[in-house]
Amino acid sequence: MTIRITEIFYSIQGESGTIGYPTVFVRLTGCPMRCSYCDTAYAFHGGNKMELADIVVEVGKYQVKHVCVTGGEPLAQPECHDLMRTLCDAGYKVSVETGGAIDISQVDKRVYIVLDIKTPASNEEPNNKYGNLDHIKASDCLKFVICDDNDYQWAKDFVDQRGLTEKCDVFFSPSADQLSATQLADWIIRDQLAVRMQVQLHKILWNNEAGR
Ligand SMILES: C[S@@+](CC[C@H](N)C(=O)[O-])C[C@H]1O[C@@H](n2cnc3c(N)ncnc32)[C@H](O)[C@@H]1O
Ligand SMILES: Nc1nc2[nH]cc(C(=O)O)c2c(=O)[nH]1
Ligand code: SF4
Ligand SMILES: [Mg+2]
Repeated sequence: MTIRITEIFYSIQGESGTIGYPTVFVRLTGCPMRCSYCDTAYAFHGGNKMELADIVVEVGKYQVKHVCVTGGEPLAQPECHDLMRTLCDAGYKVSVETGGAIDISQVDKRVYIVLDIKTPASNEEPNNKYGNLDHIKASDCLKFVICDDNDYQWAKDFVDQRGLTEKCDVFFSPSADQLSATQLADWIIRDQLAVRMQVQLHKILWNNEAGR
C-alpha cells in the first residue's frame, strides 16, 4: 500500500492540544480545498509515493511519542486510515489535522482529531461537513482560524449555538499575518469565551510555515 507524501520531519508541535511536544510530522500530499490563508500550498501537488512500511521506518528514526498526520488534507487519501491505525498499533500517540470537508467517522478512535471548522473568510465554509461534529470525542478538539472581526463573530455564534465548549476543547487561532493575536485575545476576553486562544508556536520560533 502506498501513500503520497510531501514530507516527514521532526519538530515541536506548534498547534492544538499537544502543542510543545516533540513530534514527527507526516504531511500527506493533496487537498480538495483552497483556504485563502493556507500556509501549506506546497503540499497541494507533487510529493512521492511511499510504502506504508517505509513511512513507519522513517518515523521510527526519531525518539518520539507523538506523530502528527497532516497535509494537505490527510483524509483525502483513504490509505491514511491504515497509516494512522498502524502508527497507533506501534504505540505512538497519533493526531490528525483535518480541514473538515471529508468524513471523520472512520478515523481510529485512538487518534486525537483536530477538526478545523472553516470560517467565511477562508472561502471554504460551504465545504464544511457539519455531520463530522457528531463524531468528535470529548478528547478531540475543534479549531477556528480567524481572519477578521466577521470571522470572529461567526465562530463565536457557531460555538455558542451548539454549546461546543461543553463537548471538547475549542481553539481560536489568528490567521498568521492577517489578524493580530492581541486583537483576537482582546475579543475573547471582552466576551468571556470559554475557548482556548492559540498562536502557531513554530512561526514564533522559526518564522516559517512548518518549523523544520
Ligand atoms: C495546513 S493545515 C493541514 C490540515 C488540514 N488541511 C486543515 O486545514 O486542517 C493545518 C492547520 O494549519 C492551519 N493554517 C493554515 N494556514 C494558516 C495560517 N495562515 N494561519 C493560521 N493557521 C493556518 C489550518 O487551518 C489547519 O488548522
Ligand atoms: N511545528 C509544526 N506544528 C504543526 N502543527 C500542525 C502543523 C500542520 O501543518 O498541520 C504543523 C507544522 O507544520 N509545524
Ligand atoms: S484545508 Fe488545510 S491544507 Fe487545504 S487549503 Fe485549507 S488549510 Fe490548506
Ligand atoms: Mg502547518
